[in-house]
This record gives sequence, C-alpha cells and structure tokens, in this order.
Amino acid sequence: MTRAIVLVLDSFGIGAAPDAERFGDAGADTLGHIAAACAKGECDGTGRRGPLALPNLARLGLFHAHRESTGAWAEDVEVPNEVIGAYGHAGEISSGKDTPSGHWEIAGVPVRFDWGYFLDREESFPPELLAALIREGELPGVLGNCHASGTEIIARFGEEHMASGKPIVYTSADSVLQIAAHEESFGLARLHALCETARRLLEPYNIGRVIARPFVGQSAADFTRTANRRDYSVEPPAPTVLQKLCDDGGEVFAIGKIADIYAHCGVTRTLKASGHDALMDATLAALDEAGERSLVMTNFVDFDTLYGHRRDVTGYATALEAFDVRLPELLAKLRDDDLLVITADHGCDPTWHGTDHTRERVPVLALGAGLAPGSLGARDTFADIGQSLAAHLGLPPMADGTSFIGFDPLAA
Ligand SMILES: O=P(O)(O)O[C@H]1O[C@H](CO)[C@@H](O)[C@H]1O
Ligand SMILES: [Mn+2]
Ligand SMILES: [Mn+2]
Repeated sequence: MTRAIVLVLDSFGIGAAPDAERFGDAGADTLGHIAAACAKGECDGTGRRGPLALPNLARLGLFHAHRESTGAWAEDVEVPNEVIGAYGHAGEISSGKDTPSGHWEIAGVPVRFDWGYFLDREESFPPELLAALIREGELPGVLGNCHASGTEIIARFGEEHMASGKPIVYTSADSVLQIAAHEESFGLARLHALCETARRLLEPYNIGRVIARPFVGQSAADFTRTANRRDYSVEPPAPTVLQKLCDDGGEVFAIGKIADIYAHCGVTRTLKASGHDALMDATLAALDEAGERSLVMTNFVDFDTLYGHRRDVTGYATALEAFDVRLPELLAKLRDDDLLVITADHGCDPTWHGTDHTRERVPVLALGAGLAPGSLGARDTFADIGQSLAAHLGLPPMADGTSFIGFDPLAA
C-alpha cells in the first residue's frame, strides 16, 4: 500500500530564510521565539506552563531541524535521545511568503512570477476597482480600503458596516483582497457572491486570493469571525503533484483549507473541518478510508489565523502542544510503506512587528517509506517535498525539487 500524508502546520517557520532581509524579516523565527517566550515563563497561564513541550514532534526531529536551520537549539526544549524521523529544513524559492505560494511549492510548483500587491497602506485599492465592485455588487459603498489585521478592522468598522450595509474591504502584505461582512445583516451568500465578483474584477491585477471573512456579533466588543471563511485562489501555474496523482488515477483527500488553496485542482475528496481537533479527526478518518496511491493532505490553519497573525505567543504555544498530543494517534495509523511529511507554508512569528507572515525556512519532518532516521539537511526548495511525493506515489518526476526518498544521511 503506497500512501502519503502531508500535514501543513500553517505558518510554523523554523528560522529566518537567507532572503528574509528582502521582506523585512531578518531574525524572525516562529518556533525559536515561541520556545524562548515559554522558557521565560511568558506563556504560563490557562492550560499550559513552562518550557515548550513537543515530545512527539521532537522525536520526528523538529528541534534538530530547527537547530540546523538557525545554528542554535530552541531554548529549554527537551531534545530526545533518539530521533525516529528524517528531518530537514527547507527554503522557499517562490517570490512571495503567502499561503498559496507555499502550498504550491510544497506540491512541486514554485511561483516564479511576481504577484500583484496593493502596497499603499491607506487608500490601498485602485478607485476604478472599487467603483466596479460597488457597481456590480450593488453596494452603497465600501469601508476600510487599507492594510489591516482582520480582527482589528471588524472591531473598528463592524458597527458602521451593520448600519450602512457597506462591506469592509482590506488587504495585507500578501497578494490578497479580503472582504469582511456580517453573516446576518449583510448575508453569507451575498458575501460569497461579492467575493466571486471581486475575483473576476481582479483578473488584470494578478492578485493571488480573495478571502471572504464573515463575522457575527452585535457590537465592537463581541464581533467574532466564523468558520464560513472562504478563499478564492487563482489556479496553480502548472499541474501540482496533487493534480498529477488525480490524473493518474490516484485519490487526493483535501482536508480543511487545502482544496481552496489549490483552487480545487487535483482534489478528489474535500473534507471541511473547523478547529485543529476536528481537522485531526478528519485526517484520521481519511486515513481509514484512503487506499492504494492516495494522498491525504491537511492544513492546520489556526496556528496562522488565530495565533500568528494575532501575535498571540501563548495561544501559538498552546496550540502546538495540543497538536503534539494528538500526533501519536496519527502515527499509530501509519502503515509500513506510508510516507508522512509534516511541514509549513511560511512563517508568522508571533513576536514579530506588524501582523504579517514572516519569510522563514520550514521544517521537513518525514517518516516511513523506508527513510532512515537522521538529517535530510538544508533543502533549497519546498518542492523537494512534491518531488518526494511523486517518487513515493509512482509518478513521473516533477520539474522542480530533489527527492529525499532513498536519501541516506550517513552517506551524505
Ligand atoms: O488579518 P487577517 O484577516 O487574519 O488576514 C491574514 O490572513 C490572510 C491570509 O493568510 C493574510 O493575508 C493576512 O492578512
Ligand atoms: Mn499560510
Ligand atoms: Mn496567514
């Protein structure tokens, strides 16, 4: 039985990338800075205490990979005597540090072109774009029109939005246009339709994603975003390993945001779930069903959305530890020739300035498929994962990446 399981811990970087300076991110280190905050007791509180405890990820080689990436052990973490996984750290060759670029590169298709960006922090969108959105969406106007953190902007404009019917349109350092609107007063279906209109109007602007950001609540004090977020991504620029597997008769189980991120290209089954426990449950259920030549791929989004962008170090540490506790359930389901890969799509250091992603190297933790425990070293591109998946699943080689299947750390 040849199957592959890829878990993307959204935003879990393990140290600044060599080109981080270009992004204003030199020195960023999502894992390292979370561990340092835990070591100082800054993350003690409800539910957790003390140094960052990730014993299961550690046995797969997480802390070893982080040390190879940064040159130093994460502060006060317990390093296991024995590592069972093949571990490495990978840099990104895609031009951006956004979610689609990271995921597509993981699947063997780096983004070499430059995305369009709305760079101005205020009055961010071209007037003609907003005019078309207002006209086609039959809107009384829009609010926002700036760079913002999504929770902060609904607190700032949510009440005015409910009173006026004007949706909140904002962006970030990513190639993205986001629309926040109240699920009840504006309507969820109407928000989704508006995002589809925006997706069409953005054709000339080369923007990666439109994101619908519905929320509920009555006032700034209690507005809450819901799980009905939807991402409208453009299609990957070339067939990913997901697509190649589908085209070759295999199955791809896309769990959580995965289907949206790949614009539904190369997906045979979509499983939605909200929250990391539900995402892990869906992953385990998919593994029970997945047959020969299946890929099960899950995005654990809360690391990024609830903690990284919110600069919530304690929340991030707590979520990592909760993920680690669930990991043995998944390991118990692996068959001998399954390949498990745990990785990330970019960083989002919760101690960093601003609220954007950080350009970082990501962990590549691999288990199974006859891989010997030990270091896979520094990988130049996330596409090494896609190339390895292609090799493992019996597909022709991808154009990018170097497979680590059969890599012998002792010979390297
Ligand atoms: O601040 P929120 O709305 O969570 O948005 C963040 O999430 C988007 C997708 O990762 C990014 O572009 C960033 O702006
Ligand atoms: Mn992401
Ligand atoms: Mn993000």
